[in-house]
Amino acid sequence: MIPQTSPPSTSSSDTPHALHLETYRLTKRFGSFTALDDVSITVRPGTVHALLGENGAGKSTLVKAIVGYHRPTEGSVLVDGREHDIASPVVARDLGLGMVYQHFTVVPGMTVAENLLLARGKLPMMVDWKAARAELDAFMSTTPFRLPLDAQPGDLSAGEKQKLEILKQLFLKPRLLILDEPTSVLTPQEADEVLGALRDRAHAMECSVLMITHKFREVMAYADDVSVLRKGALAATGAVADCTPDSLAAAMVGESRSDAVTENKWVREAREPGAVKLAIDKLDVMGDRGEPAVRALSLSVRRGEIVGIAGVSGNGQRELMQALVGQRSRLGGQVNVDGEAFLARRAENRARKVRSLPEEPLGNACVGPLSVAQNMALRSFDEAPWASGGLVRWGALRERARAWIAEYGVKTQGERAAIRTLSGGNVQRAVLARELAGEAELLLVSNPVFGLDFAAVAEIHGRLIAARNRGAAVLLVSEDLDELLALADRIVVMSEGRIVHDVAAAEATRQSLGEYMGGKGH
Ligand SMILES: Nc1ncnc2c1ncn2[C@@H]1O[C@H](COP(=O)(O)OP(=O)(O)OP(=O)(O)O)[C@@H](O)[C@H]1O
Repeated sequence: MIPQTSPPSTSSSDTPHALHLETYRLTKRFGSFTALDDVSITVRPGTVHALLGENGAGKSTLVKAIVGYHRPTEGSVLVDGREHDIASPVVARDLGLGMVYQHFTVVPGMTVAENLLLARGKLPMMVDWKAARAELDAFMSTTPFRLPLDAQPGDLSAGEKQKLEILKQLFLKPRLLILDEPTSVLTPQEADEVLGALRDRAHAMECSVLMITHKFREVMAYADDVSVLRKGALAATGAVADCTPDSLAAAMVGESRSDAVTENKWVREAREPGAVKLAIDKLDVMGDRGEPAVRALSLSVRRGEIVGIAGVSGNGQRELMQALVGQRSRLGGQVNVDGEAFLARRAENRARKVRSLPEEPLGNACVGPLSVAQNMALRSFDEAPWASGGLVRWGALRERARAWIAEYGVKTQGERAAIRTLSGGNVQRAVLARELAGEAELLLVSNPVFGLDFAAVAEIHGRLIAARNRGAAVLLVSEDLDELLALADRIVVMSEGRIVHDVAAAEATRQSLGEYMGGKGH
């Protein structure tokens, strides 16, 4: 029997009460693998509780077990001190638990408004659109950020989709809001806005917040309590006031490894950029609804140079990258690689050594049900030495996959596991191993550390710098200014489909870039 509860009524208003959540000795096994091992944490009512851990530490598994997406193998979940059998996300929602997933769950083909209404999980027999619209407008006026209610999800950038995910849950007025890396695709200013708003809601006792994050700054600035998972087990839990970023890092990776992972292994070598590898000339690209998304954009990237594209999400960066990698048609203009026309065909990518790391790699660069080894082989399974006489040498490809898994530290139950069973950060590492192989000469990269823990961020940044040091040209789209300032040689700002600013990274500041991102230069 599932105990049914309704939110306790409050004496003064119908404001939902922040909820008290405990997990008691929660364990989750997948076959013989223990993803979550005997974890007990407490989220106090009206607090923001951060959940930290390396990629694959079990954070998503823990929150999915809390919201009924996974059935725990052992242990229990207590809501306001009472044990509940949360058999499905629907039960969780009825208890007042809302979850914002790392992967987008918006329904394509439905507008923002329809997606918000659908979040309630039940459709009325008749929709009174006028009343619904008024309700949505009123809701929007209380939210920390705005989205056009009539836009389709396909028109939204990753950052805007992330905001829609959060809005969907806020619309349901949850008593506990669980967020899986809510700020990964937000600008630092947007992240502050969102987290500030969530903390204020929590401290006003409207809801409690449990959030997975990889950013120590967010933990220190916005969380009251923190729990750290390591290899599925609870490594530390307590008040943020008693922690430092160093103590959190040590808890995440264990004392013995903490020095090794924070050490910076890659250094930018001083070098003059070489010949132009990628030349984009007056490129026009259409957005999903036929609007101009990239307008007469010209840009070149030289060998041995990282050119960063900054911009608020939704200003044409996504469409530009899709057009460059052949996932979106080009309306006008020219793209050359090594001085020759480039249409991103498979043979061209191979010959000119062009590789790409798209955002949301599980959806955009992988085939989810296929194994890690098969996904790692997608670029090369039909070429020598991996294929001969029409036969693919899967044994050799699996062996190479095992070597990459070790080299890139991909946490997987093996090269035969379906790639969709990996944690987000480990999918990213697996794709990176594939794309950096064979001495890539041009790398087209979008938000490469989306969802990665601090050790993985350092490693991937290091690998991009190493590629640049050995002469690769890198075009890097990022919504994270700190990432661009750390990696790029040159930074351009994109706004409304155009480049409005072009500056040597050494001369750029957060302030000046932010001004152009906000509309200066039009
Ligand atoms: N459905 C599943 N089947 C098999 N193994 C799984 C499944 N879901 C997760 N795992 C494994 O459990 C471990 C923990 O994964 P989880 O997604 O909880 O990590 P995480 O801490 O959220 O990582 P990240 O920061 O990368 O998102 C990983 O090794 C993962 O491969």
